[in-house]
Amino acid sequence: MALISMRQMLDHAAEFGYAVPAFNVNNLEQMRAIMLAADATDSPVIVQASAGARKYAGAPFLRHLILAAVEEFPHIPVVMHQDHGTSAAVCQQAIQLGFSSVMMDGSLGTDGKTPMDYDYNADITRRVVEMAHACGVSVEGELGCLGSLETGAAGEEDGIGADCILTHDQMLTDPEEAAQFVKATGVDALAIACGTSHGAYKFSRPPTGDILAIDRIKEIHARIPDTHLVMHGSSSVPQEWLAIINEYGGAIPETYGVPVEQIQEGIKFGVRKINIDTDLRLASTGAIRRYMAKNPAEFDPRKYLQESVKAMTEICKDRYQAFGTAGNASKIKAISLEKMVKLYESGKLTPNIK
Ligand SMILES: O=C(COP(=O)(O)O)[C@@H](O)[C@H](O)[C@H](O)COP(=O)(O)O
Repeated sequence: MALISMRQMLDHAAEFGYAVPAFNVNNLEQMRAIMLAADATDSPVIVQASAGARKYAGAPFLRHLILAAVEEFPHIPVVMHQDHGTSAAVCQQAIQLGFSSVMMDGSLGTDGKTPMDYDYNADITRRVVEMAHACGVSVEGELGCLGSLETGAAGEEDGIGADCILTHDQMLTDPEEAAQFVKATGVDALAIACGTSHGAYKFSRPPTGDILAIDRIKEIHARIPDTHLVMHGSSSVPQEWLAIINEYGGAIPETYGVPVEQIQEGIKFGVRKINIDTDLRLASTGAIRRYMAKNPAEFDPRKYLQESVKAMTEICKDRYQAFGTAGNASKIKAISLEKMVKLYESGKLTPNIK
């Protein structure tokens, strides 16, 4: 198999009614966990390099980690995706490095913090689509700003996210505007805002319809049925891992994430890519804290890092099963990026707007 475009993978997911979790990768342990779980469940993989990961590990290291995964697991289709590009230049550099998919997040300015207007977003996203599709590379855009419907805050994430209090309107993608945006830009996938936010502190109580607007997804999907919807900030914040972290010296206050059942509801209405990072961070931290507390004389990092790989692998397997991703890797026949260029040129991939 090979590195494939996100458009090809999500078209397959749409045809067969499943979604693909997009896990963030920052280091070897996350990469191995994602691939071991995919191998065990026959799941296609999206791995993404965030702005924070690019700062931490550097894009070339991330690229080679992902290429190593493709080499070791040749039977699993992999999308190498760049998360939250804040300028056309960031996306262009990722394409040059060999990423098969990029996100142009024009909902925020180049600082990754200032909410921008529709015209700016549509214009910069359209330019990135033109450049990326000429290389067969897929593009995810974002319309609306991620933020908590409870507080208007964008979340605790350090990299990308508005640093002001957002209005209710900014935090819920408008279906009409989504249709206009897709028509104007030609994006393959659209990240929408429906009440989720990055990080562990999403909701102060188990979310209900007033703070997690899954219904909004149905309205958007009805207008842009061919455009793959993306849910960012979709970690479920497993309560069992919070308990383990706190049992072994952590101090994480009460907090809730997006329930898996709510994501499954979204999948019925066009959600095809689900961004998950925090859950792997929590599982990894909990496993390492527990191992160190129980083995105070141990000093070989491979021992506790192996525990973190095991914990993250279980989370990945669980999401592959829950989102219907499992069982689909072996059904995908790779289409080269060169062939994707021809498909874009032929107009066959132009989205339908209702
Ligand atoms: O939606 C995301 C993760 O959601 P999550 O916090 O897991 O609910 C990603 O797109 C974020 O961009 C990513 O987690 C941010 O990572 P850093 O820039 O902090 O590495």
